[in-house]
Amino acid sequence: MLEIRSARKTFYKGQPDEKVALDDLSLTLQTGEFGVVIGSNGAGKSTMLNAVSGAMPLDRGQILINGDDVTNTPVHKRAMRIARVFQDPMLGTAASMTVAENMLLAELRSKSRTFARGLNAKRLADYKERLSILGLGLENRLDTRVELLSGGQRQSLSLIMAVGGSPDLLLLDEHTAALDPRTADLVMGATVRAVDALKLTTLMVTHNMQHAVDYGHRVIMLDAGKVKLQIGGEEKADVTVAKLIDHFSVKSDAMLLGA
Ligand SMILES: Nc1ncnc2c1ncn2[C@@H]1O[C@H](COP(=O)(O)OP(=O)(O)OP(=O)(O)O)[C@@H](O)[C@H]1O
Repeated sequence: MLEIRSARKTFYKGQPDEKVALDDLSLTLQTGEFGVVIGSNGAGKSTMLNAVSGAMPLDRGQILINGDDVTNTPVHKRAMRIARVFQDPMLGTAASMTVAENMLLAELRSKSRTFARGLNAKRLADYKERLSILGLGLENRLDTRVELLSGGQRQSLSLIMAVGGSPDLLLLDEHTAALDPRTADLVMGATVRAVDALKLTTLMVTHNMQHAVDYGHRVIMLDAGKVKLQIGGEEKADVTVAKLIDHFSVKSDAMLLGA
């Protein structure tokens, strides 16, 4: 379970270009829930993820994971409980190493240093099983160097590597944004299979309104550093892209045009 309580973050405080990125934002995500965060540019989505991961300290407010207050826990310690996948498919994997070697790297990162290293039959069987969750055939490509994989396969591998340590929370930071539409759909399919199979509590930021409609239990719209709208339960089943777009603030566009 994730709780964000009255999170406040101001950039350039006291200066003419002061910007309130998080305006006493509160949000709760239940254990096993898949929340999809949308909102216009500058709404505060990345700042919120950075605050949750610990990459950015809050001015005030609290972050709780499964009831533990982690507000003052440094990012590297929080990383043991939080997995994060970024936009760039090249970031999460080592290109010149094989799929199996990448899985081993991820495993060693999430376990103690004294843990036996080396690829062995038990490990390879475990990697095969976990990669098969993605439904992309990566379990048959354990000896393939990652640089030979497609962007979608590589991003899906990043995802399964990130969640190997059974994190309390998975943060997906526009993880399909750099992919072409077909590949983005493929990665979303793999994501949902992994989230369901591993019962992950997930917060995904996306600009893809169709993905917000099609996936997740709840859509959370941010605007000006606050939660503007939440659509979950049965209501989520009826939501459409057009309805979501209707809720977007027009103020920022008007301001940009000098209106
Ligand atoms: N490191 C920073 N320094 C100064 N201002 C920042 C910083 N990070 C974010 N901001 C400002 O805070 C506000 C919220 O930005 P944020 O990146 O969280 O929005 P976002 O919803 O993720 O936008 P986008 O969809 O464009 O990624 C914006 O006005 C942005 O310019």
